[in-house]
Amino acid sequence: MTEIDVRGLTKRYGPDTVVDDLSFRVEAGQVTGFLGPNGAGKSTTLKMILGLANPTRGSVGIGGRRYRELPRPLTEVGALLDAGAVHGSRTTHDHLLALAVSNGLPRKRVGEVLAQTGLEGVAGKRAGGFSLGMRQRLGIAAALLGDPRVLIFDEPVNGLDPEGIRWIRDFMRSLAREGRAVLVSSHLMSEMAQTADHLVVIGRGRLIADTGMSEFLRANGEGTVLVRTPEASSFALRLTAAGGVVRDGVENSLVVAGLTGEAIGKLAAYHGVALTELTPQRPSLEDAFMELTKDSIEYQGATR
Ligand SMILES: Nc1ncnc2c1ncn2[C@@H]1O[C@H](COP(=O)(O)OP(=O)(O)OP(=O)(O)O)[C@@H](O)[C@H]1O
Repeated sequence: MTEIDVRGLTKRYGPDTVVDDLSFRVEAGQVTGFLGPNGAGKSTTLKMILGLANPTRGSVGIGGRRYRELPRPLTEVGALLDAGAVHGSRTTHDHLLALAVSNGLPRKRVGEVLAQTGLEGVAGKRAGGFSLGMRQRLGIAAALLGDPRVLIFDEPVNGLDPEGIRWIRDFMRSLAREGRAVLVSSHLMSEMAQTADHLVVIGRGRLIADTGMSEFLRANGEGTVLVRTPEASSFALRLTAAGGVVRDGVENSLVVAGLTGEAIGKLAAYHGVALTELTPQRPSLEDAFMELTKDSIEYQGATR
């Protein structure tokens, strides 16, 4: 079931089009990874989904309605955008209680979300002294207060330690298992590979890929094989005849796609060709992502 329906979404800031005719859907019962390099327009898109920024064009439906038409938004969609934005002076419990009361949600939800996010032990503590990981949990507790069917997380693992990352990852998966639609943004492919069922990739505000995670892994996880032989040019013809796609690699090597190392080894043995190297090469998912988005990186070579 489609929970978020983004159609032709466009956002201009002055002369800059930061989100450009973007359309995709987020389904229930899945974690959808929203992936793109820094500055691709992810946060702007999430803000438009949540009614925090006005689209220049296009529309977003949440369960068939616009955010602003939702009578009780927190019961439909919960979001974690900026975990830093928590009042430091209130206790964890009071922060959540204030949110619940001002949104007409039952008080008992406070205890429930504290338990769900493992924060019962710090219910009486002020959030001001919390680590980033604890503030993330508090942000997630707040997002869950209305027991929404849709959850949106903007770069939730940024800056977290490995334990915090694992917790958030498992938690998102468990929310999807409960049948909720989970949309999570990231600029790290490796992070998504472990969390998402579906991938929406954008670059410079435009849709680059909208695909199942396993499809993406199948298409991009299959590597090439590096082959070295003194008879490179004649063996290249045999490889091509056997269905391989061959290109020249560095230092007289051949880079072969479409054939396994085993098949190449057998082919060489059959034709009595001596191989001096036969190395399967698996591109990392990060490489696949870089390849996919390389035309849309704003500042080539800039490290962030
Ligand atoms: N209020 C604004 N006014 C002008 N430009 C903006 C505004 N908000 C965002 N932008 C620009 O829009 C582009 C997309 O920003 P956005 O934050 O949506 O990207 P992102 O994919 O979330 O990247 P990051 O991970 O770096 O936050 C950037 O070039 C940014 O400078």
